[in-house]
Amino acid sequence: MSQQLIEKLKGFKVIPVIQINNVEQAVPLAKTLVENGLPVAEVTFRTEAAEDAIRLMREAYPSMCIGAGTVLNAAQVDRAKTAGAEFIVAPGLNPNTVRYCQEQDIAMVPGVNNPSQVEQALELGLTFLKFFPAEASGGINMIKSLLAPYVDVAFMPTGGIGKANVNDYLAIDRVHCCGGTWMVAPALIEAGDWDEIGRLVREAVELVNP
Ligand SMILES: O=C(O)C(=O)C[C@H](O)[C@H](O)COP(=O)(O)O
Repeated sequence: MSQQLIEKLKGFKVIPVIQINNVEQAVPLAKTLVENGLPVAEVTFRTEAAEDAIRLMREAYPSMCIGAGTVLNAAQVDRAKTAGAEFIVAPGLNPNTVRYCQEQDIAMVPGVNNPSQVEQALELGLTFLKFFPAEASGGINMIKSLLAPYVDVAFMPTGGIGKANVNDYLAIDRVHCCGGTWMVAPALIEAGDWDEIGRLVREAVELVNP
């Protein structure tokens, strides 16, 4: 991942992890994020709407930082890149998918949660990694333990992060940003509750930028 993109993600500090079920929710959600100070999204390929959602968000907000999450194979990499994603995120580390992203010259942030996976990632030339599932894998203590020996590694913790603990993670050196769904819960998106999402986004931005 380019240092420029890493710096961009660091600047946001919080990356909304989004599950979109209906493509018509994409642009209103992007509008809500942009207008409330968080022009970034990781749109997960957990749903069939993800590809078109990324495309519509990119068309409506060309400068928004949009990534694709839950990308598990080369075909999904192609679909995400074609739709306009500028980075790829995965729950785990699949060397084949990582190598394919490198061949396609698109940034890839695989998920890891133990030393062997970190060393696999280093072997693949990656140093910016998703720590997932963060809380279930030992949380703050685990991520500090992983950062100690691997002095070139930085993390984006995701999984069980919310208002109560996000700043605990961000306080750790080499934790660049955190992923989370708390401000973009699928139920709120499904309900089209853009006011509540906007409030939660503003609250999150203020929380991590005291
Ligand atoms: O689907 C993926 O690729 C994932 O990595 C899973 C999501 O990032 C986590 O489920 C977010 O966890 P919460 O913020 O606790 O809801």
